[in-house]
Amino acid sequence: MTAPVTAPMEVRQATAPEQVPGMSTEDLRDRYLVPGLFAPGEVRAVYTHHDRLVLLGAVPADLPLDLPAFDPLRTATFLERREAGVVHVGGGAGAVTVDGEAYAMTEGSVLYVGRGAGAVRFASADPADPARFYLVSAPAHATHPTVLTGPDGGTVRELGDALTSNRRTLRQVVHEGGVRSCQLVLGVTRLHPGSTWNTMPAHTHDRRTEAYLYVGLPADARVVHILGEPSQTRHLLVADGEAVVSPSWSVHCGVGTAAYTFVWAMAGENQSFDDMDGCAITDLR
Ligand SMILES: O=C[C@H](O)[C@@H](O)CC(=O)C(=O)O
Ligand SMILES: [Zn+2]
Repeated sequence: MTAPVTAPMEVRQATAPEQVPGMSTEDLRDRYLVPGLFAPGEVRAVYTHHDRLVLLGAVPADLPLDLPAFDPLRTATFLERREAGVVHVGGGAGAVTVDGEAYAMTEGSVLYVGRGAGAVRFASADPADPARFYLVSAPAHATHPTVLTGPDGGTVRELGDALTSNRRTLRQVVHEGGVRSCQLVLGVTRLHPGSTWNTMPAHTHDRRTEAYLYVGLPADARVVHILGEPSQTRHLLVADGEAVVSPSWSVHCGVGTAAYTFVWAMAGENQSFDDMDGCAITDLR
């Protein structure tokens, strides 16, 4: 038995960079901030027309939760024409079952699920300590194998320096040199204690949309996330468990009032992680 599926999907149209300078704080938050994905006993989803990414949260509590089909996608199952990366982003242990095969997951585990998988079910080991699952999905045109990566797996890159408050460990999980996919590129970056800046110097990548999900941030802390064209930046104040959509023309970087972890995920024209257009710190406006 599973919990009844009540999963509306919020649809957001794409935006152009010229819109950003005229937006109010509320406009910016409505367009680019994705709050409220994680609610016990619920699946919540947002569809952005920027590279047709879907961001979804599932927090199974007393009963397992099934990945639903959403009406805006007009498919019988969610993954009929899509692929997904599922990241365990906090709470107790859990499992994701794909067509009858259960994958046990703890915080930091990543499950890539290939196109065409049918039944996907999320469950928590202990309903009193529910697992938080974050799913990012992109359209896919071929099937790659479903692969589980453990909390320490992937290609590890040590980045930054404590002297510039940006010492962090980046794990590339779904990428050209690791778990294969059609479009999706996904990993997890953890700030070391005392470091608070993520991607600085910042960059854009006109070939890919990216989404950052901030996790592991204390309840009374925030990340100041910077977006927009490098010459016209704006900011969002982001809380734990909230995501930000970064269109291909937008920088995406931020500084926390405390250390945190973030899941980054991209899709679009290519999968080349190092295909970035760097922005010198001194050129940001
Ligand atoms: O295009 C790649 C992305 O913005 C992230 O991978 C950056 C990141 O995780 C980091 O700086 O720590
Ligand atoms: Zn990026």
